[in-house]
Amino acid sequence: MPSTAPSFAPRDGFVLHNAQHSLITHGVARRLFCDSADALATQAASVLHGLSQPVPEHPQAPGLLVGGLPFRRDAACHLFQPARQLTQAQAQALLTPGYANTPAQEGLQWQLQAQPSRTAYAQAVARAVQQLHSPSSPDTTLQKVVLARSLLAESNQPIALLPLLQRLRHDASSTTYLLPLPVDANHPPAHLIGASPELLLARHGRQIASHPLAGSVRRHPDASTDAAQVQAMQDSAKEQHEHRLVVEAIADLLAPLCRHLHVPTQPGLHATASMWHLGTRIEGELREPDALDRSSSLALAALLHPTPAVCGTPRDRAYPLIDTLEPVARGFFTGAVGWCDSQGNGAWYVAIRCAQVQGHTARLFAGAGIVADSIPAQEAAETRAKFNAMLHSLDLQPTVAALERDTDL
Ligand SMILES: C=C(O[C@H]1C=CC=C(C(=O)O)[C@@H]1O)C(=O)O
Repeated sequence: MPSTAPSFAPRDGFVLHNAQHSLITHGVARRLFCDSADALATQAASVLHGLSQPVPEHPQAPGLLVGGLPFRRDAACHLFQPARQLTQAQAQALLTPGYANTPAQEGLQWQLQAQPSRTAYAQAVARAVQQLHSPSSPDTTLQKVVLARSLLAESNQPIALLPLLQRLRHDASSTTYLLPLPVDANHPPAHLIGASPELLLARHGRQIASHPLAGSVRRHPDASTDAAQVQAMQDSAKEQHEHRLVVEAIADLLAPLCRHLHVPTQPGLHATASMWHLGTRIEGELREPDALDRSSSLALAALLHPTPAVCGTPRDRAYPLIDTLEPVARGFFTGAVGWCDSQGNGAWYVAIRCAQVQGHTARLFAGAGIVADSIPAQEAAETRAKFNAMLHSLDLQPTVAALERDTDL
């Protein structure tokens, strides 16, 4: 690494890095406690006011908070004011595309287990499809639920975070992130690390934007097959329905807070290195940009989270079904990761395409939106394709390919 690279220990770091913006922080000046995303609806302003109190032991603490909202709205948020922030030049030096060809950590040997197995996941999808067909009153009819599965990868050595972050930068279409996670005493540090293609909410002054994704197909190496698959996704009533539910939910929540809200009637395409998605960029202008309680990026992210891109519609029906059908708790996977400054500006990304890394283990997660027309085997294949970003970064693809020939991954 050249001498311009700053000293940075990812163990204590927080990272959000994309083509437009780099935010890399170090250490914790102050924790900002909030019991739940629900509580943020009333507490966001007081959490943000905490930022203006000086922290004598950390004179370089920037006037912003960073952290994550867990998937469950009723679980504690993990927010903190960092001890210091790297300059843009330092942040760019650390994760510059020049390092994108970083080799994977050497000498790792892996054991892999699908939790649940591919077959069990497809069975859970089939049960969800049954629920989606069950009659109930129009207000409570389940229209969509997002079901996730995980791959538990155990290595013979502790997993290093920096090469992983640098390899995730291969995909310039996504936002690379590193979120330190709360852990019990005497446990090794844990982090959520990934490359999110999905903007939950960004706010700058009066302007806000959200870029929900839903509807997916794996990228194919053959250009004509790839184009045919993309066309099929765009033409699919099922994929369009799955997507529209997300856009409508976000637009309904943002509209009352906005003077203008632009919601395109048709989704566009969003490509990552391994997937195609239907995506809609929603843009608006806030009515009251100074009302930090309701319109800070933190309050707005907490309002939208979790969207039907990661939970379902209606949320109150989707949450319990996810609890019943998913054997592994999501924690901060499908939560939100981001930042907010004392003026309310900031950006929050949907915490997908990631792994929870702790010591020798990495738990990779992937989910898929299930609607009444979903075909279980296809949804299992979609989640398998969504693992690819993390599998590549961990250099696990050869191990997976070998295992896939004779096991149920
Ligand atoms: C839940 C995930 O993806 C979401 C984002 C984009 C497309 C999705 C879909 O087509 O189902 C999901 O809503 C995931 O990657 O784990």
